[in-house]
Amino acid sequence: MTAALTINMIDLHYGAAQALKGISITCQPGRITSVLGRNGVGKSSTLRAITGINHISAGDITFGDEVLKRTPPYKRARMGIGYVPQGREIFPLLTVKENLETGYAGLARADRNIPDYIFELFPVLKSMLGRRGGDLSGGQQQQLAIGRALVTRPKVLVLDEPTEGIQPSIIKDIGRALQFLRDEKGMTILLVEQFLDFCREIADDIYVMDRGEIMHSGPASDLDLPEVRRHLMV
Ligand SMILES: Nc1ncnc2c1ncn2[C@@H]1O[C@H](COP(=O)(O)OP(=O)(O)OP(=O)(O)O)[C@@H](O)[C@H]1O
Repeated sequence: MTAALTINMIDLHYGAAQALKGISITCQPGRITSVLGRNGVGKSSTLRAITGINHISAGDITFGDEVLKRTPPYKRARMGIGYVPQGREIFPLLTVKENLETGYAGLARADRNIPDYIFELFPVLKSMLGRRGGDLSGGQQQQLAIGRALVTRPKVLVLDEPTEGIQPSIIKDIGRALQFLRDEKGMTILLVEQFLDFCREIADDIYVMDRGEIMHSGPASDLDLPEVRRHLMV
């Protein structure tokens, strides 16, 4: 089976500093792949390489059968890469509805609607449609950021630390939502996290990153926990 997304031996530099060193990750279709690592190891840089925000200096990224050379971020979004950035980046002065509608930009006119299942996953968004994004709690903003990415009809959803600073009950809701997207919508999910227990609960495949390199990878059911914990310790 063709992988949904393949990251093959990528390097990424910020000036002279090398943030990623030969990273390879394969996201199989309809599975949740998780990249675990502590602060500053290169997780966000990996996602920004996938979304096209940062350029890679070696290697390649393939989406389905298509190599993403210098494809700009808006084209990658149109192709089906949905992105939930770290810190959520919702628009504080726009309403919840307007935030969701920003996802329409890359869609054909006929598809410019908010699928009902988004409100079934996150009912709070429906009840707060007219409220400003900036008035929502951190957890509600995270649900809004996921909802906005889903409006773009992604084939692959990439999320950067969606549990960061979020209360446990909403972390559970987000976990259930990601499992629903995988199991009922067949979505491919790439989840970057520091929170090992969350990943063990919902991920199928796990990669562990340390200082710009992949140190460990395999099925979530077969993790060498002491080794993984060692890489997650500061
Ligand atoms: N725009 C930038 N310019 C220069 N260096 C950067 C930039 N962004 C990240 N870095 C550096 O690249 C390395 C990897 O950062 P990155 O944000 O990808 O890590 P991370 O694992 O996502 O960490 P965090 O959880 O803190 O976001 C770090 O050393 C960081 O300081």
